[in-house]
Amino acid sequence: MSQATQLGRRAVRIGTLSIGDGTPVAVIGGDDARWVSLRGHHGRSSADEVIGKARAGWPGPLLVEPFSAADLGAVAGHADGVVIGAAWMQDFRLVQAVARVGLPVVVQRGQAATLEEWLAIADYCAAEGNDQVVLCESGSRTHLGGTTLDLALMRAAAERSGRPVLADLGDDPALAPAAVAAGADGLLLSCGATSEVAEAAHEAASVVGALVRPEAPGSVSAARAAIDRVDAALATLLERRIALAGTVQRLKPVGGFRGRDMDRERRLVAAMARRAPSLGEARLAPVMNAVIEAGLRVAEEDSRR
Ligand SMILES: C=C(O[C@@H]1C=C(C(=O)O)C=C[C@H]1O)C(=O)O
Repeated sequence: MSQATQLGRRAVRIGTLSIGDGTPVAVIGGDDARWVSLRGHHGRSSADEVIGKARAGWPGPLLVEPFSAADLGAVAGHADGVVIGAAWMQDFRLVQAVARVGLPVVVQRGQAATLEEWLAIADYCAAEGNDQVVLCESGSRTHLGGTTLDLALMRAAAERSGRPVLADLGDDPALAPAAVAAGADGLLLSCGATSEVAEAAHEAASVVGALVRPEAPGSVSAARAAIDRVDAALATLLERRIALAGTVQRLKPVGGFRGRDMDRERRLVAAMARRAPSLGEARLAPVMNAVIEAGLRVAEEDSRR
């Protein structure tokens, strides 16, 4: 997605969390926001009790998936957003009632819903005067059993609607990097996701996000947070580079500082300068010299072990 397309999109605020519009990839069910579902116990759990408990344990942005319109009073009082669950997507009366609460709405795609049907629900909310809509791809039933996420559909929904999109990963973070690369503005984890799952989603949001999506921070703290994500990606790549350079030292007839190949170093700096034109070869050369020498030192230390 081009930066212009992304910045032209309608960001949605859920409590203190902003989704879309040049903001970092949010992890909902992780560090950025939490959600609870009132579908447990077939809707027999008390909305006030479940939401009250969630609120007591989490001061940040909180979303609630209602079981029915009867829950919306409790939701309105304590939540920052409402999730229309995939199984409820075409319950038009519920959708209408949810939109009228006035909180931001996350619309999960029904398991068999087409793009048109999904986008129509967002328009339905807008027709009720609530344009704060986020679309969440929650997967289709397929021959694989369970549900299979359709990241192309998620991307098409973002492009067609201009609305922020989420990928519903449940308890499996394996597709988190792919979802971020496909343009997800946020990752939705299951309500009870473990801290390991949340950490893996957060890592993908930071590292892959830094590589593939432009951000438009508007404050010093937001710009510093964006720099921290770029540094996370840089550190990941540096660690990988050190390992690969070490492999070359072991395989070359003469490795380490004695086998240094300045011609190869000049060529790689020139190639990098094409991707880093603001630095250019002259400024990049000392940076890469430091990186290469650090790698050679690590390789020499390793060879002595
Ligand atoms: C890895 C090599 O050994 C040295 C380290 C380099 C690097 O870290 O990129 C490049 C050239 C050599 O001076 C190599 O010869 O390719």
